[in-house]
Amino acid sequence: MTAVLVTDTLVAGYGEASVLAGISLTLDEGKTLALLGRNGTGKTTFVNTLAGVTTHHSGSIHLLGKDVTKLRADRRAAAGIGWVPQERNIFKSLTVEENMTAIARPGMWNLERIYQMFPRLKERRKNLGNQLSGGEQQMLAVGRALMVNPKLLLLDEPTEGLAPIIVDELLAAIQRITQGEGMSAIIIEQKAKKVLPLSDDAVILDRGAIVYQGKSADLLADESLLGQHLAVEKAARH
Ligand SMILES: Nc1ncnc2c1ncn2[C@@H]1O[C@H](COP(=O)(O)OP(=O)(O)OP(=O)(O)O)[C@@H](O)[C@H]1O
Repeated sequence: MTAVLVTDTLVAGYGEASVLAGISLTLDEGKTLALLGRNGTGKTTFVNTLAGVTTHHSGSIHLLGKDVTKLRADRRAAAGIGWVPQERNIFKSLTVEENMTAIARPGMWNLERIYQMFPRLKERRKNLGNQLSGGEQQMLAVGRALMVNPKLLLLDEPTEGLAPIIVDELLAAIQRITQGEGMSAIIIEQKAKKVLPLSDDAVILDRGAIVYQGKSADLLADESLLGQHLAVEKAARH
């Protein structure tokens, strides 16, 4: 199998401070990785390092065999890294459609396919970015990243702050994009039990280092491991 992403002993952070303490992982093409861990363990820093917006200290990043470690963020996007940051960064004064066409690159993902995936975006295509609900903004952020036709999609807590029904709608769409269409992806998510069923591999970070690496299905079945490393959401009691 071809690896879409290989990081080797990656150390990075902000200025002189290192947050990542040597991350080595491989993601095969077409697979989805759930990136888990408690608050402040370095998940966002890892994804931001892949996107090229932190300070690189040592180690390497290869995307489909190409060394992208030293590339600037815009060059990484062009090389195939599609990034949906935690802040979403929607252009507020552009319409939904303009947000997506502004940065489009040719490939299988175009407006028509994204509207199929997110019918809500089609309904809202003439609305401005600042007229959207949180869930619609997140769908737009995912749609916009897909318009670049990336090789690897990075999703930083896509469901954060969304109503439960919207969380399910968004995760179902993400599953159609990844497992359905074969997009390789890394998803940061607080709700382990929501993301593990729709991912292949799982990594848990603690203090900038990998403390678990394995199959999502195995982690999902291991309550004690989940409890040890993650704030596991309890079943609702009535
Ligand atoms: N811009 C920054 N400058 C300096 N340190 C930062 C910056 N952003 C994050 N950090 C530090 O890096 C460490 C890891 O933070 P990071 O946001 O990567 O964790 P996380 O696992 O994504 O947590 P969360 O779930 O809260 O987003 C924390 O100690 C944090 O204080």
